[in-house]
Amino acid sequence: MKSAIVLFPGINRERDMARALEIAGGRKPAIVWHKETELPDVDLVVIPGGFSYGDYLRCGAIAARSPIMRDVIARAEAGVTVLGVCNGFQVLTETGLLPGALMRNADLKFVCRDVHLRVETTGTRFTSAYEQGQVIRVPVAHGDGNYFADAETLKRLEDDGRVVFRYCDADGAVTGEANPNGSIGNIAGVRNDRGNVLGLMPHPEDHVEAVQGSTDGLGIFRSMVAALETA
Ligand SMILES: NC(=O)CC[C@H](N)C(=O)O
Repeated sequence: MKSAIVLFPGINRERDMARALEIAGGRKPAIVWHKETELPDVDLVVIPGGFSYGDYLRCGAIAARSPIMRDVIARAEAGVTVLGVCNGFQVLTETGLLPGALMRNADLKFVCRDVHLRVETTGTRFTSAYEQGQVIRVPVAHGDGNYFADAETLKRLEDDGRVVFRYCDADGAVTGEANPNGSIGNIAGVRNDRGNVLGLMPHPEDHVEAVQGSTDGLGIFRSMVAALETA
């Protein structure tokens, strides 16, 4: 699987992401600076987490207007797989590649801890390595993770099975207490209509090796490798 990680000033998770991609797929990703205008020929484009442009204006809003994003949008529209994690999810909503918005956490506090997620669908190129309803533990670290979509959009997302991950407790129950940021419907990750773009707030790339305390995040990377590895 050939992949590229897009890098903006203020991003800080690109190394974690590169390591996760290499562990799962055996190949180092290309790192592409945001001022570039063209991505290399890749199967996967990743926008990692961090604090692009210091979260000025709105998280991800300035990065979304970087030169490289024109090509990211073009690739996504051509069907190339795109993954956005945390700040990357915020960038994808700011470009319109994913619906909804990430607002300030409901309690107005930065949240940094492990959460549980329920895998809502295994029918995606990002989740085929998991089991339906599987509960995984991964970290979150964000101030603006409060997912919101208007009622019509939300209905479409739910009806079409586009909610890919939901915050839950250790037993898989979707409760208010298990929701770290106030996200509507406990939504932690959504995909686009076509199924080639996924955004999620938690950091699967930080739970891929035993030394990190869990390897629950590896399934996302294994799923992508299984879907995108070309002979
Ligand atoms: N870890 C991250 O990517 C954080 C995203 C963003 N800076 C926020 O605080 O919401």
